[in-house]
Amino acid sequence: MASIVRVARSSSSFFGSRFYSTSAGITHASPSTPFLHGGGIRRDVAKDRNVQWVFLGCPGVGKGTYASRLSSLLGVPHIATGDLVREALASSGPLSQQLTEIVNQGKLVSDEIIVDLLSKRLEAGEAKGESGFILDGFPRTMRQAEILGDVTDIDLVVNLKLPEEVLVEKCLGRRTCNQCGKGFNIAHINLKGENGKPGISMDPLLPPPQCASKLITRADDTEEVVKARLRIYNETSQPLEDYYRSKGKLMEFDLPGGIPESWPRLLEALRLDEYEEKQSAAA
Ligand SMILES: Nc1ncnc2c1ncn2[C@@H]1O[C@H](COP(=O)(O)OP(=O)(O)O)[C@@H](O)[C@H]1O
Repeated sequence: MASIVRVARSSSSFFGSRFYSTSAGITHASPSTPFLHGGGIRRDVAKDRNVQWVFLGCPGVGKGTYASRLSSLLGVPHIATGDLVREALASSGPLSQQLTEIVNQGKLVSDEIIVDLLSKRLEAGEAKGESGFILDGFPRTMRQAEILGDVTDIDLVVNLKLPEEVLVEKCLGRRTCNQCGKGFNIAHINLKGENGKPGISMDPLLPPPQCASKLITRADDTEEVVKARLRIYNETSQPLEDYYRSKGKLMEFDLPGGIPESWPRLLEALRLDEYEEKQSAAA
């Protein structure tokens, strides 16, 4: 599989020498590539590389969960800029101090810092032979989308959606095992349908006994900070959605419930259901 960044270096001022543009021409996908069939979405990608997808969606919607599952299925890295920020926070140094205040207020990190963190991550992946990516949490601003568009081709942008009431509860219920790194959610969601909108129920995703005593909560998952993050997300997301919609790359997906209901429907929407069945049978 060709590398993500097989190709001519771009002189983008932010990505500098670490992020490159693809020189591969856009061609029709091979018919054996299941997620490239049908739909109104532009799904033709350069033949010689893996998928380059973006996941958009409010804090708490489950971008990380679904992006991570798809990355395992498709064999591409799941790159969450929130994780890159948390790694930078955990390291000692001036960047960590600078980021702590921003993140703890639910604000966005500057485009320059985030692009620098992402380009370093992509470069490290390239050195390990990674190909393709599913980006989660990037781009968050039009500037980031433009930089990304200048340096590489995005095949598909999946916009996950849930009602706002559910998002706050889901963020407050998020837990991570500090040993194995797996994510769980202790929230019981039961939103009644009204005004023609269907109700949503989600069972908690509880940890196995070995993780139960090692759960940690993200410092920015407090009610006040979650609400600030949602407000900032809502203010910045519309132009991004419009931008990708105008390019024919946006796939809107209303999550019907928790993982058991949503995962098969998402695979169907991505035309990946048969592919997943074959992969599971082969495993
Ligand atoms: N693309 C980005 N641009 C600016 N800041 C970002 C970006 N991605 C992550 N961050 C920072 O990291 C924090 C955590 O991000 P993330 O884990 O994606 O959380 P969530 O989507 O739940 O708000 C954000 O609140 C923001 O401060």
